[in-house]
Amino acid sequence: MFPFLKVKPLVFVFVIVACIWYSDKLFNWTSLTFERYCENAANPSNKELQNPRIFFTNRFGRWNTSKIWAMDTTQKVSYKQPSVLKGRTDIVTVTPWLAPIVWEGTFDPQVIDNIFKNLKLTVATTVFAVGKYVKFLQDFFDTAEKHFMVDFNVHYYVFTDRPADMPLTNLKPGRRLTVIPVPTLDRWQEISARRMAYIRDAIVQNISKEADYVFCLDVDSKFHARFGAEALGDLVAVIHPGYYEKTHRDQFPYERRPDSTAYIPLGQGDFYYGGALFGGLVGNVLNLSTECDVRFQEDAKNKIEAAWQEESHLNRYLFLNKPTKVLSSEYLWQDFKARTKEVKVLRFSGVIKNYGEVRPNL
Ligand SMILES: CC(=O)N[C@H]1[C@@H](OP(=O)(O)OP(=O)(O)OC[C@H]2O[C@@H](n3ccc(=O)[nH]c3=O)[C@H](O)[C@@H]2O)O[C@H](CO)[C@H](O)[C@@H]1O
Ligand SMILES: [Mn+2]
Repeated sequence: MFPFLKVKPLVFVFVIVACIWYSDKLFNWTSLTFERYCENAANPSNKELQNPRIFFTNRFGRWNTSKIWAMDTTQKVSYKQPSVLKGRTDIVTVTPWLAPIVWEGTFDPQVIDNIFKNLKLTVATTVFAVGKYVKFLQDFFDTAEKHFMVDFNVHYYVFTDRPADMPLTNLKPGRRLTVIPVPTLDRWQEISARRMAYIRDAIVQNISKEADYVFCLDVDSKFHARFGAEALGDLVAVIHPGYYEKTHRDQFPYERRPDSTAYIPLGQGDFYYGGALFGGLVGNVLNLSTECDVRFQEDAKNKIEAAWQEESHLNRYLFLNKPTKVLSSEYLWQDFKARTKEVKVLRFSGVIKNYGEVRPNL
């Protein structure tokens, strides 16, 4: 009698767990929302485009934000006391919708690392090297291994038409690289813009199954200093270094023709975001890349190409779907541009390139 009572609850729990596990195997219910979206991705309705969905995969932990801010109490960490009165005053550190703008001096790397490093997050990183752009891979990887998401699991996805010309890269433990073959195209504009479709497909096929966050980066670039977990956020965009000093939004190179689906009218817009870097939770980047590609295709049908290709579509998307974290121009500089006094640390920068030499067309 006594031992039977003790065993019964255990059997009960076991049966429940087995039922959940088996029903998931049968019906795949933990990824149902995600699957349903993918079916419609090729032809989403307007309603679907205007109401972005939250995705679930079968890794529930991703959405548990309370976990994100937990300190790792197994490690002693002493750091400067935070203040609500004293901080940098030469720059703006928050958007009007209360997203942080990340500058040197607005975060403490020690605190950030203590919070994020025990979460065992995986950050997928996409980079395209089509045609002669393969030559940028060596410096990109050498510097990324020194500065980009150090001590995190990083899975690089390299999209290239020249896998044989890829440099041999020594990756640190916890870091992996997958090559995805893509066709050669004869217009740089198209290579740049089609990235959105390849990013979408890679998220559906691979990234969603293994990563928490994804960053999409330009290859003609180098890392120069820490680019770490302070850059992680639900939806992350970067201020284009060419336009943050111009304060009037009417001077931003948004797409201004109403015929394009990337259109932003004069008098509207927040910032001008760079196409060379965006990221966030995998589901959010899936939404972003899907919508930007749908709009790029719609424009193509109407024989119109937005002023700055996918960068224009990205800017429209981010005007309507506000980023939850904005990276300052420290996170996207251009080597030809003289340093400004606000940028105390240069973290990621586009190299000077000979356009005639590397691009298939001018
Ligand atoms: C600093 C910045 O925000 N740069 C953006 C800007 O010009 P960029 O001059 O930075 O564009 P780009 O020539 O670097 O092209 C963008 C990316 O496409 C890939 N690529 C391009 C051409 C090619 O032949 N092979 C190849 O692999 C490569 O990964 C490259 O980094 O505008 C582009 C769209 O018009 C993109 O939005 C870029 O991200
Ligand atoms: Mn570039």
